[in-house]
Amino acid sequence: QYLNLLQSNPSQAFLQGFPSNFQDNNIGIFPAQRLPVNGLGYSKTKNIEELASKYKNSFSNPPPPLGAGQDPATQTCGLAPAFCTKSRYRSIDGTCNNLQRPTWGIPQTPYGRLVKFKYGDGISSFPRAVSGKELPNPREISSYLFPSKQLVDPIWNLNAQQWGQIITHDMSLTAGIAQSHKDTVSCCDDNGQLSRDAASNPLCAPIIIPPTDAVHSQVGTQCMNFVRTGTTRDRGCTPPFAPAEPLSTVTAYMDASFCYGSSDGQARPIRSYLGGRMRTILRNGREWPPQDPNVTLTCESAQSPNEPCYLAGDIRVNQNPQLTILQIIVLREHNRIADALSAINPHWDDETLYQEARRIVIAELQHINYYEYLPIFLGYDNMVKNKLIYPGAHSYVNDYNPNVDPTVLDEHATAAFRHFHTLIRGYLQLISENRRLAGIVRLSDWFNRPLLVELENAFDDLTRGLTFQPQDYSDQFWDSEITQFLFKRNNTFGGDLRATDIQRGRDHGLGSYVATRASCGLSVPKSFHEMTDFIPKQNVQLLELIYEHPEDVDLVVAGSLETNVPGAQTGPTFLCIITEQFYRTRVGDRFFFENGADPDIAFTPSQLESIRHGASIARVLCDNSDNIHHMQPKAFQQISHSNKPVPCSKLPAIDLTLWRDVGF
Ligand code: HEM
Ligand SMILES: [Ca+2]
Repeated sequence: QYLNLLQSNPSQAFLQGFPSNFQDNNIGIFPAQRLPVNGLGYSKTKNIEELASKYKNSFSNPPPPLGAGQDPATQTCGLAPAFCTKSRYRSIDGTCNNLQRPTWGIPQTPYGRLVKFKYGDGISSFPRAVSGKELPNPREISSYLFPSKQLVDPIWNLNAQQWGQIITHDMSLTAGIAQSHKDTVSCCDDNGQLSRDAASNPLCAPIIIPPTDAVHSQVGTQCMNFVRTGTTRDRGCTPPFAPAEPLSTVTAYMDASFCYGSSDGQARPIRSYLGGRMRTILRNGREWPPQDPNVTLTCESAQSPNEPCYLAGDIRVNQNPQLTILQIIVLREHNRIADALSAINPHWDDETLYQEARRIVIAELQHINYYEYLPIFLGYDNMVKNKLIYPGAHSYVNDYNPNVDPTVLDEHATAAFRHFHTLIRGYLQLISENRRLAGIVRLSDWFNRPLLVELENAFDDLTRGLTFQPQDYSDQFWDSEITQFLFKRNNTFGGDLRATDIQRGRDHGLGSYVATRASCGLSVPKSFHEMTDFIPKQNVQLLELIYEHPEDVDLVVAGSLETNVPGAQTGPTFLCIITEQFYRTRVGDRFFFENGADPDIAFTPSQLESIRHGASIARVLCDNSDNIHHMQPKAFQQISHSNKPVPCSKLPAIDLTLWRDVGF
């Protein structure tokens, strides 16, 4: 059925037969009490005043939501709060995670960096070649070095790729850039022609299409839009001659901010304030995220303002269908846990239930990220050696270090982790419960149009597709859906994510490839020839054709060309950066789930054991999809003889009864 529909006009065909009314008249916010949790007992009520006096802030009535633009976090230059009060729970914006440096890791602060800025003028202009000329054209680099060729991964599935984007969205977001829908600044118009702003607006750095471009010369595209990241300088937070520091606008901590928001202004409208739940809309008997009030801006590909267009903790939620699925899975996981906790501890109020459920969800994600996801890409042994994980640990791992800054490194967010754009597949499979192909969708038909996930069975079929379909191999070949058709909207062609990554690296003044290798303690090539020690020769030859000097070579580019380290999915330079990042993300987080140093914050030893035993990506997918009854235990790995789907009920689960009246 999907195939038939899709082979005609996907967008139109899918609309047919779909309930025309997406408006809120059948919307309900579930009161938690109405959702029984089977098999969980009720405990004695603890004295509420006693709890209230201990956790004063948790029990106040919720203040009304802040209106748009009133969010105090947005324009502060990352100013420190006057003082930190100790709390059992993380703040929404990450303030006071580090009690001595309360602004570490909070939104609206600069990315961290390993290597000093490489701006042309030392302040903010694009870097130039050693010779003083412009650096080579990013679109040309993309076309020559990152062409489209499909080599798929033999082991890991698309869920591994997609989960990486969830982790990314938890950790950073360039200020001022939409990253999904159209930017408000147009340096290059919808027809791919330079706009008037291109020359006059200092935020404009459109990517120029070379006249020889194999694809775009057919349709006369001159440029691709590119808007510079907002910096400390734009906000008036930098002294006159200091380099402009690009800002990130979400919490750097691994705290599920993509689900809960990175500021109170984002967090409030998506909470229900009932039973600790997040706000949801009930359609066809299932819970979906609330509707974004501004459909035409946020979901620009929607063909009617009544189509689903979601509001979540992160503005990128609607960017692509598989991302949206994982956002919904995590949202439902929060509500599932809040309901269970509410049944176990009926005396807990909304705030306690919300915070306790949030705390468990974050722990689950941290466990999945560190013990299931990251070893695939960073290598298990590498992670153990560098103290990113402690397999077999039976108690707390007290490695919090208040001197470690968890801020996301620019080299990580703008170069190294973007390498995994290479894993993206352009066509997504929809897979039925008996693991047969039920349909295929083309990625570029469904950017910013989450309608797809609510179509009949699509939520489950796409979720199974994630766990069934191989991810693309981690190599220099990129899918044309993201190098020729990114956010194409109604045009024949669209943007180029690889060219954008390269341009973004220059926009942020990232240090060169060579300088970054030096900072990682790796050998520093003095000639192109010396690069052949770690980059295949044919690629070094192309680099030499494109760039004038080894020191001109962009980190984004050469980092992605290095031969993968055995056991890992990147070369040594990116592996160094990503390993350093996730060390900081762990050790710089006072609330990291394995930390037991502060008994007011820590899970009990048995809760921690239960999280370690029961938190898996397989179980989270099972528990929060609609009708998925079987899943392979290793759900980032393709189905195989040693990883066959089993009934969901056979997968380990967290025992939430361990939260009965404990933790206080
Ligand atoms: C279909 C999937 C994806 C699409 C369409 C996509 C698209 C994008 C876009 C448009 C940007 C912003 C580009 C810019 O203007 O600078 C971006 C940024 C980024 N992407 Fe992806 N991406 C996808 C998946 C992934 C995956 C799987 C990873 C990693 C595992 C990843 C890592 C990143 C990172 C680290 C950034 C920078 C975040 C920031 O600091 O703002 N993305 N991506
Ligand atoms: Ca975060």
